[in-house]
Parts: sequence; C-alpha cells; structure tokens
Amino acid sequence: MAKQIFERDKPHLNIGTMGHVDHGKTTLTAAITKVLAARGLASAVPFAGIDRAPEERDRGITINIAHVHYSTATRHYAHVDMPGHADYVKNMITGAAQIDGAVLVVSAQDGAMPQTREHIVLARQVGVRHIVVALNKADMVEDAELLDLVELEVRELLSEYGFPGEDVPVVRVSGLRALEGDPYWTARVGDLLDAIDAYVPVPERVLDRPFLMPIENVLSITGRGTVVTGVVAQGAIGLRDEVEVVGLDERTLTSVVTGLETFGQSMEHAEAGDNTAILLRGVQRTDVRRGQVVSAPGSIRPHLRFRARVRVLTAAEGGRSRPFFHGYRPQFHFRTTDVVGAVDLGEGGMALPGDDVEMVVELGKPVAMTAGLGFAIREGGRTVGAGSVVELLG
Ligand SMILES: Nc1nc2c(ncn2[C@@H]2O[C@H](COP(=O)(O)OP(=O)(O)OP(=O)(O)O)[C@@H](O)[C@H]2O)c(=O)[nH]1
Ligand SMILES: [Mg+2]
Repeated sequence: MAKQIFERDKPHLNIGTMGHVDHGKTTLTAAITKVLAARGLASAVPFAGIDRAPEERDRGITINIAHVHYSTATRHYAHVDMPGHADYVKNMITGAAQIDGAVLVVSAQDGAMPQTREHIVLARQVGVRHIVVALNKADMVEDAELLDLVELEVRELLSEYGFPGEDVPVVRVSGLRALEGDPYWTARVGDLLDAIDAYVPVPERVLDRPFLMPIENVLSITGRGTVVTGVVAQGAIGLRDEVEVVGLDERTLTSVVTGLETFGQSMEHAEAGDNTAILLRGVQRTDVRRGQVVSAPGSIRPHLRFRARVRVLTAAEGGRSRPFFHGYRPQFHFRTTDVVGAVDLGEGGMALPGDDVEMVVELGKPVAMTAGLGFAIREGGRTVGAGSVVELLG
C-alpha cells in the first residue's frame, strides 16, 4: 500500500451523481474534477477514467459505480458516479446506500424522465436526505422560460417524494462545456459545488457503536495479502485491531487489521464515513467476498429469518402494478449484496402496491444484520418494495 499519509484536515462526505441515463452524470463528474484541479484541490479525472470498464466504454453507459475524490475549500468528498441505465439500478442501490447527499442530474433538454423519478424514490428509501439538482445541458436550451419549466417540474417531483422541493438548490450547468474549458460554464460548476457545500450538512457519524464496514470489493495484493474495500458504516478501527468477517456463511472468520488506506493514502485509523481499504492478516482472497461485513468481534451475527416492515412500491414509483402473495420469493438487497428470500404474509396474505405491510422473511443465505437494517426488494429488474428489519428471528 502507498506511503503518503491521509490528512484528516477537512470534514469528509460521500456524495454521488444520479439521474436518468445519458443526462450527463459522468461528464459532470469529470467536469467537477477538472474545475477543482484548476484550484489545486483535485486530480482531474477524464470521462474515460470514470467510465472505466471496457464494456462501459463500448456501450457508452456507466455500469459499475465509479469513485473519484476531491476537496472544496471546506470539505473532502468521495464521489460515486452512479449508473442511470435501468438494468443497473441494482448497483445504484448499493451506491446510494452510503452517500450523505446526492447530485440529481437532469437534462434541461429532456426534463425529468422515468429513472429521474426512480432514483428520487430510491434515494428516499435508502435514507439520502439532501439532494442538489444539476440542471445539465443548459447550454442546449436557449429559452429561459423552458428552463424555468423544467426546474419547476423537478421541484414538484422532489416534493412528491418527501424532499423539500421548494428549498432544494437547482443549479443550471453544462458539464460538457465546463469540461471543454468554457469560462462561463466552469463558473457554473463552481456554483454547483458551492451549493453542495452549503446545502448538504456534514452528517453525524456514528462513532460510538461497534465498527462495521460492508465489503464492496476484495482485492489481493501480491506479497501483502487480501484487501477488502468499502465505506465504514459505523464506529472506528485502528491498525492491529481484531475484526470478524460476517455473513453469507454460518462460519465467522477472525483476522487482524494490518493496513488501512483511503484513496491510496495510508491511515492509522478509519472511522464512520471513510472510504477504506483494509488489509487483513492471514486471509485468502477466496475466504471473503462482497456482501459480507467486517465488524468488531462479537458485535453482529448472520441471520436467516427476520420480521420486517415494508412499503410496497406503486407502478409509478417503478414497482409492480399487481399485488404479491404469501410465499412470494423475490431478491432482498442488503448493503452490498442480494439474497433470495421467501415472504411470509400469513396463509392467504397479500400486499398491494402502495401498502405498508409487516412480513416475516426467510433468506436463502444468512446476512449479517441487526434490527433497523434497511433493504430493498427487487424482482425482474424492478424495485418492488423497501423496508427495514424489525426483529431478528433466527
Ligand atoms: N450539450 C451537452 N451535452 C452533454 C452535457 N453533458 C453531457 N453531455 C452529453 O450527453 C451524453 C451522455 O453523457 P454521460 O455523461 O455519459 O451521461 P450519463 O448520465 O453519465 O450516462 P449513464 O451513465 O449511461 O447513465 C454524452 O454524449 C455527453 O457528451 C452538457 O452539459 N451539454
Ligand atoms: Mg455515466
């Protein structure tokens, strides 16, 4: 791992771009790094450096969630560029679960589209409270009244889903023109960053609970061992601390932290909110996987059965148009994993779109959980419901 030491000199926040396919999330992300690089606060990451996987470049859409990081005058941000394509909402679920604020990118040309709405719903469900709107491609719309109209539409849509639509900052930008170096649009991206700094509060990190980090990725570093990456959900961890790897398996693995990094810089300790790579002693790459959690010893266990409260989404929210019944077996998405589960609604029980229901769920694989954990229910490419664990049953 790298030698440079991470300086915790500014509050750290996790934010992300979301919105309909092709509305310009990745272009805007690249433009933000360029604008801040000019101020010496970031390394410029070109579009192709964000849309990294070859398949993404071929298809021109963002599939996996890409991370970049940068600083403004007052904060340090890790930024996830989330995919807009409907097939990849699944990735979006895990990306959105760990952001403190979102930049909703809406093309001024097209206005709000189906995934604009779907992403607002998802953001709400996974607990994102603060959204800033980037009305992108504003360079393509001459008519100021048209821009006003699109802005109004987006504000109303946000209000519909419980966001303060009237207060949400809406900034007219052109990611593309800023990326090309146009001074007017460069300044507008600056305005967007100011709006994010001002509107998205530094979240209260949960530091007084046991350490927990959902594993997003597993890498092996030749000669050093196995590294797991993710965002610390709660608590803190230091070098030489003992940890457990829990979930997807009845067996719990024990290890010791021998290295900590954030964005290639080493750290003595990592805390809630940090994007972290943890080097684990004596762990093989095949011993750990995405969907498990790294946790303080004895603090969390894998569970197969739980009672939950679930809101069943309507078709307008991207959900089903018909009810589901006792015995339904969709996928349950927790943190960075999804597992099949059978829904117990009681004999003859049924849940209609729009309902708030209680259910007992029996998972196909054990997931590390405590009461309060949120999840999404998905089936055949659509989000059917969103819920949280009320009681652990086994
Ligand atoms: N005129 C104009 N075109 C833009 C702007 N931003 C992006 N584009 C173009 O819109 C297209 C889509 O941009 P992307 O940044 O890939 O959009 P995206 O939202 O990341 O797309 P997905 O990740 O596939 O959902 C590209 O051809 C961009 O060049 C803008 O501000 N103005
Ligand atoms: Mg993209």
